[in-house]
Amino acid sequence: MIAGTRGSRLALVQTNHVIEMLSEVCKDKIEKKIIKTKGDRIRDSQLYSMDSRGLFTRELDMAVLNEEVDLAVHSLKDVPSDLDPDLAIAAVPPRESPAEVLVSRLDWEDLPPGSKLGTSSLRREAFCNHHQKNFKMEPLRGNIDTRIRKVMDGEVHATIMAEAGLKRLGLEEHIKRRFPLEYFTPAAGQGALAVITRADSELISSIGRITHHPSLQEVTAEKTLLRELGAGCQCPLGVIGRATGNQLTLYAVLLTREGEMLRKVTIRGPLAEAEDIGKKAAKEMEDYI
Ligand SMILES: NCc1[nH]cc(CCC(=O)O)c1CC(=O)O
Repeated sequence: MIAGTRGSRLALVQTNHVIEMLSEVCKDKIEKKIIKTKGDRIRDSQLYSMDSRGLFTRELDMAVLNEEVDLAVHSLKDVPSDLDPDLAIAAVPPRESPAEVLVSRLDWEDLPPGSKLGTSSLRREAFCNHHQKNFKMEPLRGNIDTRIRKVMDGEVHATIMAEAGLKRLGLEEHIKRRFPLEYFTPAAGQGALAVITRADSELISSIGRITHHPSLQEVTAEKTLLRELGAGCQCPLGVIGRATGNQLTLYAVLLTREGEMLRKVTIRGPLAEAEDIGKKAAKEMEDYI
């Protein structure tokens, strides 16, 4: 079996983690193959909403489709909600923290208006505006280590990142503060991984054994909401599903880029009906786009 991966430190850590989990359920030896993607090469442009178009994932997916590799490990939030029908999410392992964190020398309350916030995410920009921070937004690209370095070097005063990425890289020391999920709501799928195979792969059932079902249901509800809102949704959307026992609570916030709240919904239901919960949330939000 060959696992395709991007070459970034985060991608390699994530792939190694999945290979380790898979080695406990499959007997095949798994090798790694590094694939360069467009998202790794374009370092200057803004990234707004490009995640949904598979900037980081397409070339790796192509390598899966043309049988160059058998599987690929992606951050689930980078996987387009309308995945190529010839591909399948074979597994969703236990989710890491979905939370957003502040990386900064100064704490959140101490960052004055006009501080430079490095981000290429419309959602993060919108949440800062929603909390009336009056930051000056600066595009910030590059891998996680690079972004942290730019904060430490003073190129920008602060940035907002996924806690999951920092934890996986052992960079928790740079976390100034973790935001509550309702205060700074993450992107669909944040903190989760997806193992992608060809839709007709014989490996699907064995790979599927590393799936953590509550994590799968959480991200299913989140990604369903995103998919249902569809291309018409250019607005920043924060969404988080949380499983507790047999229940799933889906919370979603739609903002304008300027931080105005368009709509906020909470839908609760049985964990097994994650897709329905996502669809219900979409129904309640779609008129506000
Ligand atoms: N958009 C890039 C991206 N894709 C996945 C992660 C972090 C890990 C995760 O969310 O699972 C990041 C970096 C970030 O947003 O800070």
